[in-house]
Formats: sequence, C-alpha cells, structure tokens
Amino acid sequence: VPPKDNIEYLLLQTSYGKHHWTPPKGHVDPGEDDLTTALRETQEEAGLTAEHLRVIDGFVQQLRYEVQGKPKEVLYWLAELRDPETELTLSDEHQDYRWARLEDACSLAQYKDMQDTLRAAHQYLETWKHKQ
Ligand SMILES: Nc1nc2c(ncn2[C@@H]2O[C@H](COP(=O)(O)OP(=O)(O)OP(=O)(O)OP(=O)(O)OC[C@H]3O[C@@H](n4cnc5c(=O)[nH]c(N)nc54)[C@H](O)[C@@H]3O)[C@@H](O)[C@H]2O)c(=O)[nH]1
Repeated sequence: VPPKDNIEYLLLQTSYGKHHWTPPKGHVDPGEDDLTTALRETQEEAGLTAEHLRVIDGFVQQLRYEVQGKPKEVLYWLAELRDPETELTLSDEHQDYRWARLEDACSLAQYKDMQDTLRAAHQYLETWKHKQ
C-alpha cells in the first residue's frame, strides 16, 4: 500500500565547496529560456531527460540570494518522474543524491528560502493531486 504522503523530492549534494544539497539547477546559457535551462541541467546533473519527466503546470518559485557578494536568482519548477524506478546518473559536480520526503528534504536543504520553496511545492502538490 503506498504511503499516504509518498511525495519525494530529488536533492543533489555538490562534490565541491560546502557539499550543500539542492535540486538540479544551473546557469542559463546564452539564448536559452529558463525552463529549457532547468531541463538541460536536470539531464546534465541527474541523467533525467524531458521524456522521463512530466512538468507540473502552474508552479514556479523564485529564490534570490547572494553568492560572493553578487546577486543570484534561481527559478524552480516542479516535475514528476514518470517512472519512479528510473536510475539516476550524476555528473562530476555532485557526489550523492537523495529522494527525500518533505521533512528530510528540508533538513538536507539547510537554507530557509529553499525550505520555504519545498513546503510551498508540497502544498501545491497536495491540491494538484486531488484534481488529477
Ligand atoms: N571547485 C569549486 N567549483 C565550484 C564552486 N562553486 C561553483 N563551482 C563550479 O560551478 C559549477 C556550477 O555550475 P552550475 O551547475 O551551472 O551552477 P549552480 O547549480 O548554480 O551551482 P553553484 O554551486 O555555483 O551555486 P549554488 O548552489 O547557488 O551555491 C552557491 C552558494 O550559495 C549557497 N546556496 C546554495 N543554494 C542556496 C539556496 O537555496 N538558498 C540560499 N540562500 N543559499 C544557497 C551555497 O551555500 C553556496 O555557497 C560547478 O560545476 C563547479 O564547477 C566551488 O566552491 N568550488
């Protein structure tokens, strides 16, 4: 029987710096739109292609923080992994990954803004699931 709360979030741990955990993301290439960047980075960092995923309509969350004194903006979308058995392939940028339930994901993602984003995503998915 599937658990009542069976939503898990993918987090990747960097192999450099503070070894922090975040969902797949990265810098926008010239001429690229933001969602294309998100899908490309998810493929490069986790080995999951657009065909593996179902992007969920209506949710996008913006984070703004500073990295080495420079402002940084990150946009996060939500996508469902169509086949939960799909194997991941990490790049050299990451050393580990977890599929984590909300509270475990919030513990790994130590930043308040990331935790708020995960909680907002979870709330959105709870409503979204009932509409399917
Ligand atoms: N050797 C080495 N190489 C690095 C380093 N650094 C980068 N490289 C290279 O750059 C490439 C990455 O290219 P992409 O994949 O395209 O970019 P991103 O995915 O954007 O990755 P980043 O790591 O640049 O950016 P963030 O995750 O944003 O971390 C930056 C800082 O922000 C903090 N921070 C993180 N998340 C949150 C949050 O949610 N909320 C808040 N408030 N703060 C947060 C965190 O504590 C950190 O100190 C790698 O391949 C490396 O070659 C480094 O230190 N050493």
